[in-house]
Amino acid sequence: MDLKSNHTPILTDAAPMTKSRLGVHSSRLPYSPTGAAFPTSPLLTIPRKKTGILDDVRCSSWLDAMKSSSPTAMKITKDINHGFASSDADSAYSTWLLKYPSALSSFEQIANHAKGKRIALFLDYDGTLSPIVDNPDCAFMSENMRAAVKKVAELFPTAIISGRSCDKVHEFVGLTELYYAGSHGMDIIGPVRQSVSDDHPNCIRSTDNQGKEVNLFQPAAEFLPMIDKVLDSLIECTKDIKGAKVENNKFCVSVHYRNVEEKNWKTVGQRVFDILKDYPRLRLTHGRKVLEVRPVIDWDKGKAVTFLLESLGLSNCDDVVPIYVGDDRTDEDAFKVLREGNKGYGILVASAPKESKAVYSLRDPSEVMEFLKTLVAWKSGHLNSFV
Ligand SMILES: O=P(O)(O)OC[C@H]1O[C@H](O[C@H]2O[C@H](CO)[C@@H](O)[C@H](O)[C@H]2O)[C@H](O)[C@@H](O)[C@@H]1O
Repeated sequence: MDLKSNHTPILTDAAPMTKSRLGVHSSRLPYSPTGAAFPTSPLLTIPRKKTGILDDVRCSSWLDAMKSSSPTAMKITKDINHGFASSDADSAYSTWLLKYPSALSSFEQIANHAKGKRIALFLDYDGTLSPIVDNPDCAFMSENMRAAVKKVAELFPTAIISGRSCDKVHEFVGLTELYYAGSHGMDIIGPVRQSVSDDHPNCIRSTDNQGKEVNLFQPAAEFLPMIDKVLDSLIECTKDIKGAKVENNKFCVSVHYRNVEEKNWKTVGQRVFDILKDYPRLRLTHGRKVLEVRPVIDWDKGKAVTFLLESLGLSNCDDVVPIYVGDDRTDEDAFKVLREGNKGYGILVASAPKESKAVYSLRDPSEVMEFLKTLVAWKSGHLNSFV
């Protein structure tokens, strides 16, 4: 990976002195308070000037997107409205499985391909390791899942790549055996690797809570002051909408509408949309009943996977099989990288059919746990038929 490419912003000055949970002083993180000139991304979607009708059209397309952001819920609603029997949904899922076979039923195939090779594992958090719940602050993973992740991370290099802040996801997972990438990959705590850290101004050497040397990579560091400002505005502008919740994910902000009455979703979308008109360097994406505000930089979970493989010394190796497990739209960037590089597998976690760049599927976090346990058993030689 070319870490000097134009796609990655070059950052300079030191950040204010604060200490994160991971024991890393943000004063050691490079960032520029004034901000450098950035290329305008083709992903920018917010109209910058009020244009009346055009604004309304764009906003209502966001409303459609907000309504369709929870495929499972939509499917159930549709089934009820049309009086479909649940067996119809089951048969649609079974048909979909032909295109995205279960990673559990296809484990032998995966194992055969990975035989004699090195697996690197990438896991999303929400909806993958923990079930989706109404309160984002309570998305805890089970003790059994934690044990499964711990075991798998002892056998394979493993990283969690989440939209949450690094601190938050680290707090939820609570394991030291793996690497973390928060803010959709814009805050990476990865392994120390000379070639990466020496080459890149956004990458600095630090130590984590356990005193282990790590590399911090924060390609959007200069956006911190802007993100803090927009966070305040979003909290302020949504405070009268019952159920709306704004979450600080450090380099991104999530505006949750899961607990907002559907008739008020438009208001949520409109308010966020209006605030973002003043921030041409921020863009809006959406996840599962959440609008996500993030910097316009060419960086996503796919780039984070590439970066971590490089940091682990596992890129451009024919004997490496990266596996990425995730449930969200943002995970598609990682699936795409694996699919297009013709390396490894994306595994989509979904209980209802949806299009994806993944190769395999798993139904829910409990199947993810089963898959992790199967990987461990296989690697430990306890799956006799596959060794
Ligand atoms: O990349 P991820 O680890 O999947 O994080 C994506 C977002 O996940 C969280 O929101 C989602 O899960 C919540 C808890 O189950 C749920 O209440 C919410 O509706 C979902 O959108 C997290 O709160 C967001 O900040 C992440 O961006």
